[in-house]
This record gives sequence, C-alpha cells and structure tokens, in this order.
Amino acid sequence: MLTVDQVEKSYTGGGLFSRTSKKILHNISFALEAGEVLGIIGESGSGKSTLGRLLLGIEKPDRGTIQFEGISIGERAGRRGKISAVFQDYTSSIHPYYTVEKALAEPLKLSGQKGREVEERIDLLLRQVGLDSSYRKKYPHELSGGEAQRVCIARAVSTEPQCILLDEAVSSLDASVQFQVLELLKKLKESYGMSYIFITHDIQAAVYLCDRLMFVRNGQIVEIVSAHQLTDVRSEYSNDMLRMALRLAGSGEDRSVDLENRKERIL
Ligand SMILES: Nc1ncnc2c1ncn2[C@@H]1O[C@H](COP(=O)(O)OP(=O)(O)OP(=O)(O)O)[C@@H](O)[C@H]1O
Repeated sequence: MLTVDQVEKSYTGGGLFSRTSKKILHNISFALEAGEVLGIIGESGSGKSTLGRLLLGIEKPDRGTIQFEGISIGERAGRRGKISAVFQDYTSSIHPYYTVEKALAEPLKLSGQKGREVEERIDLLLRQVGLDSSYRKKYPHELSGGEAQRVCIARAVSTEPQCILLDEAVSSLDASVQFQVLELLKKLKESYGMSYIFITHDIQAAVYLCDRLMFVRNGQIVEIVSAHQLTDVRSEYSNDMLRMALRLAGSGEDRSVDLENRKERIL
C-alpha cells in the first residue's frame, strides 16, 4: 500500500548564510501493508519525526520515492483522504477557538459531507472515541489531555483514511490514560481496518500496538522485526532498547499498564 524507496533527507545547518548540510535520513526503504501497524522506534534525534513529515507529504525527500498505491505522496492525489496524522501536542492540534464539533466538522465538510450527514457522523465519532455528545460544545481548554487526544483521534479517523500516522501520540499522557488511548486505537483499527504508523521511543507501547517494529538509528533502518517475535531481534542497538524497556518495566518506572503482558512479549 505505502512504499518508501531509498529515501534521503538533509537539512542545512543553522545561521542565515550556513551552507553546511547534515544528512538526517539515509537510504530508507520499507513497505507498509494495508491494515498493518508499523512501529518506528529510535532514540531521540534518530530522524523518526523527519521521516513522519516526509510520509505525510509535509516535506519532500531529497532523493528516493514515497508512494501510496503507486502514486507519489508529493501529488495531492497520492495523499488526499489516504493518510492523516495525530501528534504528541494535542493541545495545539485543535484550533483554540473551535468547539469539538467544529473541529470534527471541518475535515468532514472538506471531504464533501453536508448537513445532517455531518451531524450524525460527529455523534458517531464521539461515541467511538468514548466521549458523549456533551463534548460537542466544549473548547480545547475545557478538555483533559486524554479527552483532547481522543478528539484528535476522532478527527484523524473522521474521513476514514487508509493510514494514520501517530507521532508520539500517547507519550505525554499519563499511564492509565495512555493505556486507554492504546486500547481505543486497537478498537478503531478493528472497526475501520486502517493501517497505523506508530512513531515512538516507547517500546512497550509499540509492542502492545504494532505488528512490526522498525528500529531507526542515526537516520538509518537498523532492522525490521515482527512485534510478536522479538527473540528474532539481531542488532545490539535494538536489543539494548528492548533491555532498557524491560529494566524500566521491572523498576516500576514504567508509565504504562498491562506490564506483565508486555514483558512476556518482550521476553
Ligand atoms: N527543520 C529542520 N531543520 C534542521 N534540522 C532539523 C529539522 N528538523 C529536524 N532536524 C534535525 O534532524 C534530526 C532528527 O530530528 P527528528 O525530530 O526527526 O528526530 P526524532 O527521532 O523524531 O527525535 P525525538 O524523538 O526527540 O522527537 C535532529 O538532529 C534535528 O535537530
């Protein structure tokens, strides 16, 4: 469905007259199947969000191609209605002067839906993300972090894209809310059958949600493994990240719940 082939990206350094260029992504190639959940995991600064922006078509790669069903993501037809996103910063993801219903109506109207159809769809979306209709009139500042992120998720699924890119989408939520949102994402995936690209540094959340994990280091793919076969992990880097996740789980510093299940799967 989504194919990424030999993608490279550099940024020029700071300063108005700087000509130094730093390569952020090196030769990135992978494919995402319909209905699959792919985790992109790596340390801070490894290039995960840069890759995410390229996949959304917000920025262009310097080299290589990104295609959705054979059409370049750089073309409107390649991305329109096919991919949407949920970011970590849910507070600024919703317009501060928009009520929840207005925030949800916007993408629906842009996709050509009107009147009653939009109203019914908003009710359904709110129900699907576990919010009742009293939330329709609320503004973003009246929502908790978990509620705001549910609204962002409802907005992302509203037009039924084939894929949702989630960039650290649960990272700043507290443990129990994080788990609820992961559960919600699982449930929505079952209803809509879409794919997720789950960008995170939280391996445990990734193991919980993903089918495959892609480990990224210094802008390069280290390896891609099945999230159900973590014993297949070969590289030292991926093993170190898994061990670190396990140590956090064991020390009680973990921010997530359902640890035993995750520990078993990591082991
Ligand atoms: N627009 C930009 N201009 C210049 N450099 C950038 C730009 N965006 C990102 N970078 C640099 O690219 C590198 C990778 O950043 P990126 O945000 O993609 O990493 P990340 O893996 O998502 O990190 P984190 O987990 O901390 O969000 C960093 O060194 C960053 O400073």
